[in-house]
Amino acid sequence: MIQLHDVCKSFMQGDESVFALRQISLHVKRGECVVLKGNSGSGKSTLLSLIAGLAQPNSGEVSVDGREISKLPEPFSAKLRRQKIGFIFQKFHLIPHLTALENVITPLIPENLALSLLDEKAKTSMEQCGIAHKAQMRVNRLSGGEQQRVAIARALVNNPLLILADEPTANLDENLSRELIAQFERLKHQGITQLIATHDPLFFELGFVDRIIEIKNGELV
Ligand SMILES: Nc1ncnc2c1ncn2[C@@H]1O[C@H](COP(=O)(O)OP(=O)(O)OP(=O)(O)O)[C@@H](O)[C@H]1O
Repeated sequence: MIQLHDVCKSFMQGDESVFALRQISLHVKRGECVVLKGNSGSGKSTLLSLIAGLAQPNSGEVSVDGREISKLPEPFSAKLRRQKIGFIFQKFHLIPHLTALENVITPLIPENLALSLLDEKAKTSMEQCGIAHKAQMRVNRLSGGEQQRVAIARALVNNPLLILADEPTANLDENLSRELIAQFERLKHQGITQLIATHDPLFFELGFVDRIIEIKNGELV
């Protein structure tokens, strides 16, 4: 499902070019649940953004479901992302003045579906995430845990084959973190491939996680 070959990514910091990722090669099989652990600044978010096609590597190849997302022009990588990938961000990235339902609908808008179908898909996803009862609330009125559930419902609304999660428990207390982990377990049983970047020790001893890989200073160890 995910294939990276010799991927390097650097950023300009002032006059200096700094490597965030060095020669990363990685294969995640369909249906696998992989935890990517690493300290702050080790390169986790950069790696996820390359897999999602939100950034391009300086060298190397990144493929998702057999397509080289790193070489696709933006409209095509956006389409691949919309159709196959659900991204759960550390800081939710919800649109504050929209309702929970409207936020969940946003990834479906380019699909040109009938309004009733948009509504139905969003409500189904919200029910799965236990947040349907807050559908009409503006998200800036919701608690952190509720916002996270809206963000997950949005990530799942297009039935993605692949979930990428970036520090998904960073803004949750332990109970909500455990609820979220139960959600990842359900997704694993549904055969959805997951790559979860985290330094939260709650993820390091879970029975349904197939593999834990570690990144240090931009290198897999
Ligand atoms: N847009 C950018 N411009 C310059 N440097 C960047 C940029 N994005 C990331 N970096 C650098 O790349 C390195 C890896 O950052 P990244 O955000 O991938 O780490 P991380 O493991 O996700 O950290 P955290 O857990 O704190 O989110 C860091 O040194 C960071 O400063």
